[in-house]
Amino acid sequence: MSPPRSQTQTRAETQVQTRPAPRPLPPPDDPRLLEDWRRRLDAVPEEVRTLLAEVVAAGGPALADHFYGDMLEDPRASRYLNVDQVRERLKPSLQRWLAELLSAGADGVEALHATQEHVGHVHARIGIPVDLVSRGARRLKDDLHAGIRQRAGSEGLALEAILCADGLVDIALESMTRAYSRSRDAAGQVDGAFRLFSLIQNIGTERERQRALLLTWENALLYALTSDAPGPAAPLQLSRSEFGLWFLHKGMASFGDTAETREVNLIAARMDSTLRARLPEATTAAARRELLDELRAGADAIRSLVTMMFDGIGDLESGRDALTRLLNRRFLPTILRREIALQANTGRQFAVLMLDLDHFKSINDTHGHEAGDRALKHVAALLVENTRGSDYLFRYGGEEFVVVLGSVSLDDAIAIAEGLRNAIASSPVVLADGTSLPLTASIGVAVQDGHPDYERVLARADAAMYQAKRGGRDRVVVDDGGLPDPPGVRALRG
Ligand SMILES: Nc1nc2c(ncn2[C@@H]2O[C@H](COP(=O)(O)OP(=O)(O)OP(=O)(O)O)[C@@H](O)[C@H]2O)c(=O)[nH]1
Repeated sequence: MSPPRSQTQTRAETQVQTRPAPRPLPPPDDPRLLEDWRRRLDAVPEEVRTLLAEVVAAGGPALADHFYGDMLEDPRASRYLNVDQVRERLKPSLQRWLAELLSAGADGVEALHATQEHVGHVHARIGIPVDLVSRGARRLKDDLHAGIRQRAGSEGLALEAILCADGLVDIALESMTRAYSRSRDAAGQVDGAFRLFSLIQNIGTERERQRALLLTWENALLYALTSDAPGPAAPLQLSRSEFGLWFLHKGMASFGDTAETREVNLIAARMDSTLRARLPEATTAAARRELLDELRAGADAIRSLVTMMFDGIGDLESGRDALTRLLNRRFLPTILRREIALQANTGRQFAVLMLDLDHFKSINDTHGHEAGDRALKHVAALLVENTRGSDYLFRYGGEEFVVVLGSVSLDDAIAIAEGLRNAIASSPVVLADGTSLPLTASIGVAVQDGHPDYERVLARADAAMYQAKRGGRDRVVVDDGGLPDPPGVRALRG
């Protein structure tokens, strides 16, 4: 069992694969933002600071009402916000944030920046449209202006306070947007990798198919160039062949713009122009033979490059864990985001199972690492056998797995989790020497509760799994998010 998600663990702390720490996002690359922020806070005159604090203290609740009232009117926001959450958590936290933003000293910049970064990452995970956030900021500034005008004794002070408040809100927004963009870019890259992975699901078969299509083109060329009347060049061009079309429409989309894809395009274009230029002049068998040899050399080069490209994506990074062949955990955010959107659009609920093998260390210690590997493969096969084709199975860490069950009720999710627990407990792994080793697993279940952040449903499943461990292992525990137990569930709880 790896440490709970609230604790951090680095790869360096462990020799074999355990739950890897999330890849850290790069630090802010523009120190000018922090300097500017400090300078602005330093420059706020004491009189203005006091005025802004009064405006927020007196007008804060109305300001928060206005901000969220406006937000909730946008139908897109209903996906991210609900009335209770706004009343209980978001309004008070908006007021606190505003008070801190407008009253901090220059030494508070790092903390403010960290908050904005956090909010930016959360917004990105949730997928909040940026225009909703900027509109909120505009409303906030309008209300601040009104409050300032009302309380400031003079026009001059009001103007100064408005300029300060605007600058501070803008810079906070900038810091948040930077974090938002970085998160979205990183997620976009993984989504892209997943698309590639889905596109070329069966890499081995696709590679052989494309090699065969290239050969078909070569044979057609051979046939044409060894005949007495080869006909026009155009139909013989590689770009017109089935391989050429595949490469243009799917290969390029799958492999992306790399040195290899560029090289393939270059060679193919050169081959086609050679064919067009030389075929009409190749009136003798010898000339056509020479042309054929040149074109086949080009095809050989393309074949090697395409093989290399397929091999390049055939490794673990393409999406599957090398040992268990289950999905790599880096695609988990992509899948969870998609399931959250599906639930928002169709009402179909999904669930996450966090499954951790019990006392796995003792298998390695007693029977060796190979026996441990065999047990992991065995469990992965049981997971495949005992879930539906529409479910997603991830190797999450060393001896931890995550199952994402789409379109399930809480009862379905519990039944599937119980089925998995039972399958593992009743199917010992048989080692190379014939020894039969019993295995058990602790499983945490969480059904998505409508919260837009996928980290939350994962953390809930994780917490339930820890409860299953604490409760004695070999059991299923449900995180109900505080909901009353459906009939029959309590019996499963740890
Ligand atoms: N053979 C093998 N072992 C692994 C792999 N990844 C992680 N492990 C081992 O899994 C074990 C996990 O041990 P712990 O985290 O202490 O948990 P545990 O022994 O399963 O105990 P509980 O989870 O508390 O029931 C460690 O011994 C790791 O070395 C792997 O890929 N292959």
